[in-house]
Amino acid sequence: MSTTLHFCKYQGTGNDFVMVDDRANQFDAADHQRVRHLCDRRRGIGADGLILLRQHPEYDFEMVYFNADGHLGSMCGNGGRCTVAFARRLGVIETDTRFLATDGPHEARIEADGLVHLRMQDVRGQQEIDDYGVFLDTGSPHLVRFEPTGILAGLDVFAEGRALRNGELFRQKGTNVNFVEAPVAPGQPWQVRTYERGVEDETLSCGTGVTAVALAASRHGAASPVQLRTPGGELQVAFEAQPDGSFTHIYLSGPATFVFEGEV
Ligand SMILES: N[C@@H](CCC[C@H](N)C(=O)O)C(=O)O
Repeated sequence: MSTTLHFCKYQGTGNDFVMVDDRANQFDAADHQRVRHLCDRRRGIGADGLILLRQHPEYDFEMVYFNADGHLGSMCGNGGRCTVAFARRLGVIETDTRFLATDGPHEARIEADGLVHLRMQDVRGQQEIDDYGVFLDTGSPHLVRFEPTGILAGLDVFAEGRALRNGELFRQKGTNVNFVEAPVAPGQPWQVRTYERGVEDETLSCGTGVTAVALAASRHGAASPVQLRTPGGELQVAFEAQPDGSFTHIYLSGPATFVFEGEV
């Protein structure tokens, strides 16, 4: 029998999360069915994922991320930004923080206007895969596909993303799939739509996804900082490209918004 759960709902450029203050370590992380139910948009609260904020002896907090399918997920960039805002609301941090996530330590800063700058883990490189696109891991696995100008808005991201995510190449571990359109004029943003593993649908944005897109776009003329537009809003990714093909000093910046709090 589950106890009453107090939660906060947050969203980062439309990627939305149930946030739980689990500093008392009470939430059963093995209860996949409960996480799935809480994320269900008809029978539960509704979200792309659920995030536990837990105590950690060496960091300000630990972030534990679950995809909407109820299973532990890999790093969530938008969720990381929302967790920083949640930690600020709880009084766990002031403005600067160093926290632990599933892919290791992250530094972040939250501005007075709520904008969050999240440092991502370094990325070793990227792999061009004929007929598929570019594959890289920014804390979560991402396939990046550069599409011709003008087709992104009409693309069936659900069908095309699902086919690639479950196809022969990625079936075993899955991948997130990002469909990208380059800017049509200088100063315009790169446009991105993402099919997300573990949500198994298009989300309004994906933080590790736009990070992967910005790094892959650096081979198509994109210079740091890269502005990216998703159906859920605009994000910025700054980075340093190293001579060996790796990327360091990667920062994902964007809003993280409190939506409501409640009990269930
Ligand atoms: N929405 C997240 C990505 C969360 C993990 C992803 N669904 C996966 O399973 O790889 C983000 O903002 O990065």
